[in-house]
Amino acid sequence: MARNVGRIFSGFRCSGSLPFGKTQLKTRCPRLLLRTTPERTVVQALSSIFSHKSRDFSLPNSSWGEEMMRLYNHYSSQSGEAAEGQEDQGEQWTRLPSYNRSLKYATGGVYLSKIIQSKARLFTRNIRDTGAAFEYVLFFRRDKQRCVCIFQAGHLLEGPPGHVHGGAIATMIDTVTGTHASLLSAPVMTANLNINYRSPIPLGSTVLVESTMDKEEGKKTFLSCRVTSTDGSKLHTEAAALFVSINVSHLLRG
Ligand SMILES: CCCCCCCC(=O)SCCNC(=O)CCNC(=O)[C@H](O)C(C)(C)COP(=O)(O)OP(=O)(O)OC[C@H]1O[C@@H](n2cnc3c(N)ncnc32)[C@H](O)[C@@H]1OP(=O)(O)O
Repeated sequence: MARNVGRIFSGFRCSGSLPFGKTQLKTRCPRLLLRTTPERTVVQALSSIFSHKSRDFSLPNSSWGEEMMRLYNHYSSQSGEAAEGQEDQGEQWTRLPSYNRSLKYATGGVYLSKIIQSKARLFTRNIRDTGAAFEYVLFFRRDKQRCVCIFQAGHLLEGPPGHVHGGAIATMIDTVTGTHASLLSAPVMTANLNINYRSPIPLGSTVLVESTMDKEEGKKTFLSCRVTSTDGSKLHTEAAALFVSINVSHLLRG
């Protein structure tokens, strides 16, 4: 039992789809190439762990429309790798890679059936048909404590006719704020998500989902989030989120 729990912890801490922290990666995954910032550590850890088997869903594909590509190029042109050993000042955007599954033991390990364990996939990355559902890429900027997500909503996300389902919008807000909180505070879970829907999002359109850290209080990280048109002129949705830091053992209580 103790050995199994240890393996689960190790896998969880090295996984890509749930939050984790720099210190934990350093101690548990010494083979990873660690750099000077949490987001870079996350990027490298994810790439290192998944690069041989998994597709990075945050890279462009043929379904990405003109606006999605324009914005991707815009933020990519402002991101860059610091030279080896050079201190990253955090003044650039960092693209966050995105994979559709955790490591074997990151899904709940021995407490899940083998079938569920092998079939588990990240909710937002489980549609084979590219462009049909959630197409998105996140960029993080440490000096401004901001996360920006470019989101193109596919036809399978319909709620009201011709427009995006409110649950799909909530999912993206949870994903962006959750990723942001995890970069700041190691393993976290959503405790509260308060959403105001201001104007509908047309299916197929590209929008920006932007998250800002408001404050940290002990185990709690408060963030706010806005979903807008890409030129910022139209507010679609705004939200306030609370994430609470957890011990990984929290997920093993059943
Ligand atoms: C890669 C993509 C990333 C996507 C990220 C997606 C993240 C998710 O969706 S997570 C899934 C949805 N969330 C869940 O299932 C969480 C279920 N809830 C829980 O597990 C627990 O209630 C949890 C972890 C939130 C808090 O439990 P616990 O660690 O025991 O916290 P606890 O000690 O009770 O409270 C800590 C503080 O948070 C506050 N708090 C806890 N829950 C809430 C809440 N819902 N509202 C307001 N405050 C809260 C407490 O009042 C306390 O505050 P203070 O320190 O000032 O007294």
